[in-house]
Amino acid sequence: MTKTVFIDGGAGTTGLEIVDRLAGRADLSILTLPDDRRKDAEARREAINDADFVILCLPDDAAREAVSLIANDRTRVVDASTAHRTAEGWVYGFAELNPEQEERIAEARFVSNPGCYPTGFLALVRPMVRAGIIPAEFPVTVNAASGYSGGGKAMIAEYESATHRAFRPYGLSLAHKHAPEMQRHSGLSHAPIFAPSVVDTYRGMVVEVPLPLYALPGAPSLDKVAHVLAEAYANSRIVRFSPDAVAAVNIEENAGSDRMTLRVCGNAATGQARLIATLDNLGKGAGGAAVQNLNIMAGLDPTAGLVL
Ligand SMILES: NC(=O)C1=CN([C@@H]2O[C@H](COP(=O)(O)OP(=O)(O)OC[C@H]3O[C@@H](n4cnc5c(N)ncnc54)[C@H](OP(=O)(O)O)[C@@H]3O)[C@@H](O)[C@H]2O)C=CC1
Ligand SMILES: CC(=O)N[C@@H](CCC(=O)OP(=O)(O)O)C(=O)O
Repeated sequence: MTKTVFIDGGAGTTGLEIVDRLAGRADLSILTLPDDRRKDAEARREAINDADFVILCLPDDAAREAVSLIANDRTRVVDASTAHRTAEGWVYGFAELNPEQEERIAEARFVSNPGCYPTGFLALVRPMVRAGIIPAEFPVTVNAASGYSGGGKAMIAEYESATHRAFRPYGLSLAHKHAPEMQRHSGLSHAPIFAPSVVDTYRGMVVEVPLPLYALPGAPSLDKVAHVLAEAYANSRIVRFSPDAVAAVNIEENAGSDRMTLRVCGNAATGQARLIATLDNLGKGAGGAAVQNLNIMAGLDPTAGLVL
């Protein structure tokens, strides 16, 4: 029987991306609320309890409230918000994180989509920690730039008004909401120093982890680090390791797609590396990941509906 899906927050930035990816799918049927009832708690309660799957594209508090409206033991949830990414009882919805993660997602009732920046960070760092190249105690830094759609409707309105801000570092008090999930799911003992910025482009992001290889146990070579990443994602159609040498990386590289590209750059002579991920904050960073998780939970082709 066709499974039903309700997208709570379907009129928001992330919600609309998911609606687009699910449009025309014959293997799923989408429940929608009329525009004047999309924030009505009773209408949402009914849709949430009617659906086989609910995708939450809401602010954190509204996502917690939506979960509290579930009054059955059947509805399964993908939450795109930050509310449940380190919560008990929730499976972290990053299928490429560990070899067993896709299976855990397939069996889960409650799946939390990763944050957009953590998606890039964890893709680069988790295989390094797993392979023992980065010790859990190592002090890690992550620098990143995001398109302004990462801030949802409010930031889009701000950037599309007269205000023009080319490059804006933020999160300066080092208490960004993504730091806890970066620590938890990387296996590091400390949260990384996370230096995000927002730039004047709509979508896309660059996430970079600078690594002093000479300071790591055994001083691994650039080639060794590249090999670990290439192996980790050898079977993925979504996360791709690129061995090609590049002089620069464009934030738009994967904008408009659900792909993520990983690179290991640097200077072999000085033993310094720059691990770089490019992705779309609204693609693999949000909507694409939500649809991938839904596909996995529903036992469908994980890449169905994705832009690859
Ligand atoms: N933008 C991004 O790149 C990413 C976003 N996310 C997460 O996805 C979630 C949604 O973000 P985003 O799409 O950017 O945000 P938006 O502000 O663009 O959209 C949020 C939507 O939720 C609706 N909404 C708010 N409160 C309620 C409620 N109580 N009941 C029903 N609907 C409600 C809003 O309604 P209205 O239209 O009336 O304002 C809006 O349509 C957030 O948790 C965010 O952290 C995750 C990864 C990346
Ligand atoms: C540019 C910008 O403001 N980005 C947002 C992160 C995007 C987002 O909504 O984060 P989640 O993935 O946790 O939902 C921020 O830094 O808070």
